[in-house]
Amino acid sequence: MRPRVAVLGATGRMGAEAVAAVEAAADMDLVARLGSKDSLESVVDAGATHVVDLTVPGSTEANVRFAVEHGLHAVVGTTGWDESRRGRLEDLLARHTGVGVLIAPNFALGSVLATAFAATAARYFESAEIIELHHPDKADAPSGTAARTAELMTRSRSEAGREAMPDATESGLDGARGAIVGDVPVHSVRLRGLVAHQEVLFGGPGEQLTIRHDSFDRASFMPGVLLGLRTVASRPGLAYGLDAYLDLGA
Ligand SMILES: NC(=O)C1=CN([C@@H]2O[C@H](COP(=O)(O)OP(=O)(O)OC[C@H]3O[C@@H](n4cnc5c(N)ncnc54)[C@H](O)[C@@H]3O)[C@@H](O)[C@H]2O)C=CC1
Ligand SMILES: O=C(O)C1=N[C@H](C(=O)O)C[C@H](O)C1
Repeated sequence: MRPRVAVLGATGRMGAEAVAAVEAAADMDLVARLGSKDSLESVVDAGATHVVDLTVPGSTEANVRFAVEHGLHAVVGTTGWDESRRGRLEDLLARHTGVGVLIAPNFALGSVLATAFAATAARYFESAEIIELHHPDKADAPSGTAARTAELMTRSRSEAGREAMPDATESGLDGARGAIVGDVPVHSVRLRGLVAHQEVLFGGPGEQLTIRHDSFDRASFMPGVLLGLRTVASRPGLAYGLDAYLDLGA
């Protein structure tokens, strides 16, 4: 099926980039671009088969629900899809068989790989912490990518039977040790000039491993958005993470 794509959040930083990427792709058509004041009904009126959601955490769930209820496949980059939201979406998708939704915390291939490498490394090191660094216009912290990375690292640590990380801190200022996601401390930096960056630090006796990914430009996310659009209709149900559409080996 040749995707007929509606971009939600089309005037935002990511949405504008996605509009250009879809327009430049020879195998799909851009049929609607929506801002925050536009009615979702216009997506149906435009004959869309796919939506791309790049909006805000406060609206993404309602947008995706609308898409699924109207039989439209959805590729979602917006943050805020915690476990309870994903659970509600899976219940909805069970009633709309044939509809596919991809929620991708990060569309950049390098970031997806870095997260997979971090999940593997987490089995082998006593200590692990995440530093995510973004532009200061970002509305949420920690980043969706860091939350997903911490979730996978926590799972790996638990499967490997790792004990709590060593940390003798007894006193100090609130927040000094970051936000704890699963069992991984996450530190969020917001700095003018940055786009999207993440470092995962692993420590063991006498050694350190650092896994770092940098998106210097939002162009880095577009191959993943297009891959999602080309694949989602053939994968009914919910896929969480672009890795679901990639063959990352073991
Ligand atoms: N998965 C990924 O690879 C990436 C995800 N993101 C995430 O995507 C989201 C958007 O990021 P940015 O583009 O930087 O933000 P942004 O603030 O530049 O754009 C969001 C846009 O959505 C619009 N909007 C809000 N509610 C809407 C609605 N109901 N319908 C249509 N439009 C609506 C806003 O007016 C704004 O123009 C964030 O959650 C961000 O974390 C950002 C970069 C990469
Ligand atoms: O807001 C951003 O810019 C980004 N958001 C996503 C996140 O929260 O992980 C993906 C990427 O880091 C850029």
